[in-house]
Amino acid sequence: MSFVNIPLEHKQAALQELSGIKEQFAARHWFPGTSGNLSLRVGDYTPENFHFAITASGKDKSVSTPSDFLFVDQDGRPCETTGLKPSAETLIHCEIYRETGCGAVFHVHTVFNNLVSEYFGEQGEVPIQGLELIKAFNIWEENAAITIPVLPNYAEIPKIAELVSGVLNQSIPGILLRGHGIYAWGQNAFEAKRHLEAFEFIFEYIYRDLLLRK
Ligand SMILES: CSC[C@@H](O)[C@@H](O)C(=O)COP(=O)(O)O
Ligand SMILES: [Zn+2]
Repeated sequence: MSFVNIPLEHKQAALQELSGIKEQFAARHWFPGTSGNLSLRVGDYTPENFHFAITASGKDKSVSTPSDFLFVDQDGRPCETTGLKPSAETLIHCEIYRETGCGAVFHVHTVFNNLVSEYFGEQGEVPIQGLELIKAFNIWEENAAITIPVLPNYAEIPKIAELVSGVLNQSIPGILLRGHGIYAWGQNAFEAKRHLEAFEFIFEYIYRDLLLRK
């Protein structure tokens, strides 16, 4: 275990922000059956040596308790004395932080992201064109066409984590896991939340659009 002294005020600020977001997402029923995980980078550390707060594994994310989060290092190892286990999917967060230098990573399972990831699973990407909401990703070009990558949902998380760098597109702040959920990220919690909300809007739109065309 690699212990570090993250300044208390940084830890408290991170926990307060993450708890607030967890509550908001829970109110939208975005954590069914203990699914989902959230993380937020803490402090002003180098890209090679960073730490982040992450949800503890297997918790009911619709309630708030003192043991909801713990702090881990860039390899996902707890960096403080704790009986808590980091999210089973911590390695995916590590990989996204490493690849993008982002400040927050949010993962949720929803019916719409599961349906869309399955529908486009073989194709390996979800195509989108002409939707206003991609401006939430800072894409301003008129009628822009983008794709959201879809990775297979292997049982071994390291196997998924090692595929992240191969599909990650620096201008699209999200990756779907097939039949599982979405990972969305941003420079900070505000941006990651904006991205996640835009993705979820887009997935619901795609689902309803496919139904309408049948
Ligand atoms: C209980 S189903 C969801 C889990 O298998 C997993 O995908 C998930 O998102 C939550 O895992 P966790 O270890 O609590 O972060
Ligand atoms: Zn998950």
